[in-house]
Amino acid sequence: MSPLKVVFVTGNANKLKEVRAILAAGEPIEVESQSLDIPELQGSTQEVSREKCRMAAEKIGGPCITEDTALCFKALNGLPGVYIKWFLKELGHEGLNKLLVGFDTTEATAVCTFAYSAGPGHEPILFEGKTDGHIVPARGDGKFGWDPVFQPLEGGGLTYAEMDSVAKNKISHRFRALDLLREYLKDEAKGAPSS
Ligand SMILES: O=P(O)(O)OP(=O)(O)OP(=O)(O)OC[C@H]1O[C@@H](n2cnc3c(O)ncnc32)[C@H](O)[C@@H]1O
Ligand SMILES: [Mg+2]
Repeated sequence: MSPLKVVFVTGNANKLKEVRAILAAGEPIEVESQSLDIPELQGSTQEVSREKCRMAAEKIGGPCITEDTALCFKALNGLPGVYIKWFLKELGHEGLNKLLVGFDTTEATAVCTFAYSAGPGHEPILFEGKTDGHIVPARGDGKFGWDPVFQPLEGGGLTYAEMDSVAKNKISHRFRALDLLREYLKDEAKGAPSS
């Protein structure tokens, strides 16, 4: 049987690298990529994800997956959430920590939402993964976004940036969401008529 394939539409090379690594393990799923920056509307993680995937499927004219990552601070009732990209860009790691000065909790949840559309006109289906942790002063290499300031509860006291990629990919928000997507794609493939 030929391996399952998906087209991942993202402008983020680090996401693509993690997705490829996670989906290569177990029953492998091949990931083709289209590097397009799809506009993101404002709204809940679900609304942003659905609309982005709809637009991506229209743009490439076929089935695809997209992904949205949110970082939700408990003290701020879930903000910055899906707007973390812009907060990180303007405030940096130190500024993200400063946002929490004066609050009594540094708890935060990393939320990953994958959306799959079977093609233009098909309603996207969402797969969500969450990892709980704390916002801490930056530690570790700063190659990927807010990794240095997020210390997951299950990381043995390390930030995402201090963990090696194998360790991060075992407990990450992205891994958890991809686990659900993988099951869905496998079931779909079983149900599909053989070509
Ligand atoms: O094209 P897309 O897939 O949208 O890629 P993006 O970089 O715009 O990504 P998002 O819109 O989902 O914004 C999420 C922000 O969080 C960052 N990010 C995403 N996943 C991360 C992770 O696992 N660790 C650290 N930072 C992450 C990412 O670099 C962005 O700044
Ligand atoms: Mg984006």
